Amino acid sequence: MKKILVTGSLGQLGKCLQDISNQYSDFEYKYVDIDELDICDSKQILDFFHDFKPDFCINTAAYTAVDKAEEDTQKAFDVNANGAKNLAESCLEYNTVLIHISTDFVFDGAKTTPYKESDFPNPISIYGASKWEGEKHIQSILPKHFIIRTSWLYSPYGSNFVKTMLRLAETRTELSVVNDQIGTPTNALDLAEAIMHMISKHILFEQRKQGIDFYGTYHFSNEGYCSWFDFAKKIFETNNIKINLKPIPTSNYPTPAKRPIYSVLDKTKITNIFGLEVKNWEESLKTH
Ligand SMILES: NC(=O)C1=CN([C@@H]2O[C@H](COP(=O)(O)OP(=O)(O)OC[C@H]3O[C@@H](n4cnc5c(N)ncnc54)[C@H](OP(=O)(O)O)[C@@H]3O)[C@@H](O)[C@H]2O)C=CC1
Ligand SMILES: Cc1cn([C@H]2C[C@H](O)[C@@H](COP(=O)(O)OP(=O)(O)O[C@H]3O[C@@H](C)C(=O)[C@@H](O)[C@H]3O)O2)c(=O)[nH]c1=O
Repeated sequence: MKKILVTGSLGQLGKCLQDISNQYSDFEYKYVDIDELDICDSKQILDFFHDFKPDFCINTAAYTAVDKAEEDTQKAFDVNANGAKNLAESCLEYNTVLIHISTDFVFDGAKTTPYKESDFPNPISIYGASKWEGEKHIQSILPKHFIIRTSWLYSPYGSNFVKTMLRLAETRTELSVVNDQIGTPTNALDLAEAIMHMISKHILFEQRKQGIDFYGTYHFSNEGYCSWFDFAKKIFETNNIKINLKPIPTSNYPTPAKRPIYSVLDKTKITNIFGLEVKNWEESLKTH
């Protein structure tokens, strides 16, 4: 039975992977968060790999506080860059395939058409820069990797924009949300399913000795695009919440971190190679 290690397992994506694991019961899973496996601790990772010897490691562990990262730079780089490096080194030693999650925030947002995997990152925030650094470490250390960039993740777990909007609506009658940053919301459950689909396909590819051609970087989000304002509007509609929602420009909502003005991801590569069907973001929000 193939073994899967999931790091950062108490986060949004880690929890969603646990939620669907019964649909993929022909794997042995180990879910660990920082208290059991700190990805910043290379010795701890090596010991862990020595004992468990995973076939696949899904790294969902990350420092995801985008604004806080601007002053907590060291910590963001420790987790997002060095943590990824440590995992890649252990994966190399134990012949483990690393599935690492990255972000649309590696891009600067200067494009006006969906970002392809071949577009060169140019992060404009510490969080984005630390994630890009992590990607580069993995690319240089470990041939057997999948880096999956995703965007605007939400789920019933952890902290995310959907939960923030619902929480704010409990105490406010009016909210202002930026309408000039364009991207795509992604249901973390859809991403979890895409990852498990990729792992299953990978095993098939390997059996046919086609595995090595498919490693590399992929983009995955839900289909379509919207602004954060459109997203908020849909969240309130879906939950039957009446609130006075105002569209505002980014200049009226100053934040410590800069965010890309446009970060829609092109999913052609992942859909062609892995035969994935991607749900529209509005459709997926309804089933949230
Ligand atoms: N959230 C989003 O909107 C997006 C996320 N991504 C990427 O997707 C991935 C999953 O994100 P998401 O599930 O939202 O992340 P979360 O922040 O929900 O979860 C990350 C988990 O990693 C844990 N963690 C932090 N530091 C370490 C460490 N040193 N060792 C082990 N575990 C650690 C966190 O613990 P604690 O909470 O205690 O810090 C948390 O449980 C990340 O790589 C993220 O960068 C990409 C695009 C969008
Ligand atoms: C709460 C709030 C936010 N905003 C704006 C601020 C920001 O530009 C945008 C999104 O806000 P948030 O801070 O909730 O989301 P943010 O943390 O920027 O989300 C990002 O997280 C990281 C981890 C990623 O990888 C990205 O893909 C993306 O999901 O909405 C408003 O305009 N009004 C509001 O009331």
